[in-house]
Amino acid sequence: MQIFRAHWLAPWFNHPFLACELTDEGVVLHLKRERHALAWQELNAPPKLAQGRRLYRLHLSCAQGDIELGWLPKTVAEPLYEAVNLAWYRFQAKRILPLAESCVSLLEQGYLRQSRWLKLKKLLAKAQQATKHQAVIDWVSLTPPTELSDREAAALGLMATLIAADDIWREQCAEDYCQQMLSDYSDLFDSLETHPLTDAQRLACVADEDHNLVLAGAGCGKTSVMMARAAFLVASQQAEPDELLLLAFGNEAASEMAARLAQQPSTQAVKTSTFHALGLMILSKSQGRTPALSPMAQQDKVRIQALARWLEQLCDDDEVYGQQLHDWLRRHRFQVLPQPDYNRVAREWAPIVAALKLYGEPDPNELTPALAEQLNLILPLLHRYQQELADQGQIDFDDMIEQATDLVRQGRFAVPWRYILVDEFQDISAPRAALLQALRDAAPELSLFCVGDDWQAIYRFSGSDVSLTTRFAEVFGATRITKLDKTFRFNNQIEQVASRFVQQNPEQLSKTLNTQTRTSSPSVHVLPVDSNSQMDSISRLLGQVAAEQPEASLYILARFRFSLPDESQLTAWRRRFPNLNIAVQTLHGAKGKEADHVILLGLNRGKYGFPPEQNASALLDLLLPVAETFPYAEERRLLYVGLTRARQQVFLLADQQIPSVFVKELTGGGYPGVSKWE
Ligand SMILES: Nc1ncnc2c1ncn2[C@@H]1O[C@H](COP(=O)(O)OP(=O)(O)OP(=O)(O)O)[C@@H](O)[C@H]1O
Repeated sequence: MQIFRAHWLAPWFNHPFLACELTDEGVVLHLKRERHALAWQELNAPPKLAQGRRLYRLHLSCAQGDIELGWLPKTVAEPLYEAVNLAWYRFQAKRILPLAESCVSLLEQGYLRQSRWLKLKKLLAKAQQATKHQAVIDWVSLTPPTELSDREAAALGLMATLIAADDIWREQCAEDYCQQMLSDYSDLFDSLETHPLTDAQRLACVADEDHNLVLAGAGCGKTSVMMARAAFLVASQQAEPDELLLLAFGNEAASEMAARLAQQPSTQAVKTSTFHALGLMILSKSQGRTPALSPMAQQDKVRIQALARWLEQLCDDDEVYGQQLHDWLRRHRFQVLPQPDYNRVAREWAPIVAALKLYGEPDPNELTPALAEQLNLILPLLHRYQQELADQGQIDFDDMIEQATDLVRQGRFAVPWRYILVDEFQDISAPRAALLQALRDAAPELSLFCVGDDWQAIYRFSGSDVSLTTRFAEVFGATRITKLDKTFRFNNQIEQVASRFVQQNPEQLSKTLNTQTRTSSPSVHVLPVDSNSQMDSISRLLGQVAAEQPEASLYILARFRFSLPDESQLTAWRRRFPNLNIAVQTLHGAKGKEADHVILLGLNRGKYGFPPEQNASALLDLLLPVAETFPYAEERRLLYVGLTRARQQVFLLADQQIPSVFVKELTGGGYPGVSKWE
């Protein structure tokens, strides 16, 4: 063991320090009457060398205070300083190596998500805590000696960087990751779809925060992005195909996604599901048996029939109830039939029964006497409905989602996914969002990717809550929002009209959409019709389209199914214009679809106009979460959906005697892209 001695005159001047030696554990100081061992962990900084007039002093900074080793000749001071310095750095490097390795493996996981960042900070905080024998070290201002090995130097360097790192550093790391992925997988994004993906679409695919929200307008390629993200995650080996789950709301959308995934060998094994099928699967797996689903849940018709039957029974069994129902219908629905049209009432009240079950009774102070009366008539239906489920040992979809959420929360379902991708997120309801949150909490590495467009939220009446999209980060936590701002479906004329129209409601998130196709001629046309000759007007219009574009596709859309042309009318048109591709659909059913031209029927005033002027849903409005104050907010979004289904032209058919408020607004001068069709 090498001994470093102070100047021989030191004792004569009563200086206590005589010599020092270095061991693996630290420094041993030889003092006049004793020896004092100082462990490396007691030193909270590397040594400092100070020069006096002729001799040197070495300062050791300890948790208990500073120690000075004085009276050192230059020939002793310099090698002593270097030896202590190197040994101290080696000790610290060795000490933090396991921690540095844990940090590296967190960083190597990919995108530096908020959850990974917090884990990293937690690890570092632990390393920085002072303990009884361990001093707090200022890692950032260290200058490690060149004699350290690369590994030692890297560990110390990483420590200094991470301790100084702030949110800007984290964002830069996330950005670097994205840039790397965009460059490594550019071929994939070029070739995956029939068209190369745009820069914004690519970025949406690679960004990988704990929660990711892709906001886009209609026709911006949200479906393409869902497909490409799935392919990217598999190609970059961040997930096996069976660790991905793609969720949709309807069976049709889920099957379409499955069909598109099947086109790529790498994504063939990726699972798609509806929320309902997911709930069923969770219940079956965690309880070991398939729950019995009520036919009332599976078919609207069966539910309405049951509600109508119970209404009739209630009237038969309870004279007072029968009288009250009769009075209420006479006053509020002008029904003068000898007995109520139970089916019609059941159809109107079915969503209220569902909302009462989901959200409970409203605050009585908010009810007008008429609504309180209506509520009293509907509550017995809810009780019958619940009783029927209990008697049959069955559940409905709301029960299923709620029970599935509970099972996940209780840890009774092993979540097999690392990525869940949700389509049409704007349609989500609070219970489904709760299920997603439960899945995320049960699988800490799970990342959510939600694609949606708040402008297309049209299912509020059935419990969807668009504020789960507009306040996404507040609800879910750390979020990266990517915006897709280029639409490939419709031209600039349709875009201008549709975007302006939907943004009249200040509650909608503001967005700017660019269009791939541009034209200078107006593409949204209002076609005034007579109430008796609407079908003739459509025939004429089809003739005009067929003359200009014989193989065009056309969507005939309406607010209500009963306003659509019937099958025989459709068959006649198809015969007359065999090359046109004509389809009919309700506006709700047309979501996600596209055609060259759209013919939108029934933009009239009235109970069944567009917007429908009856307020059949006043009670439902009170029950649903988050009231909307802008008039006809949801109907406005529904018209936006209709306008944006068209690639080239939209024709709005309005009864010229009673045009709807929407038509009046569109033709009132504020929309240069709207023309009158002669
Ligand atoms: N990068 C692209 N280049 C060219 N065409 C594209 C691109 N991305 C998507 N498209 C096309 O744009 C059209 C709309 O795409 P998609 O249906 O995915 O949009 P969307 O955002 O889901 O629309 P919506 O919300 O209205 O249903 C499709 O015909 C699709 O092939």
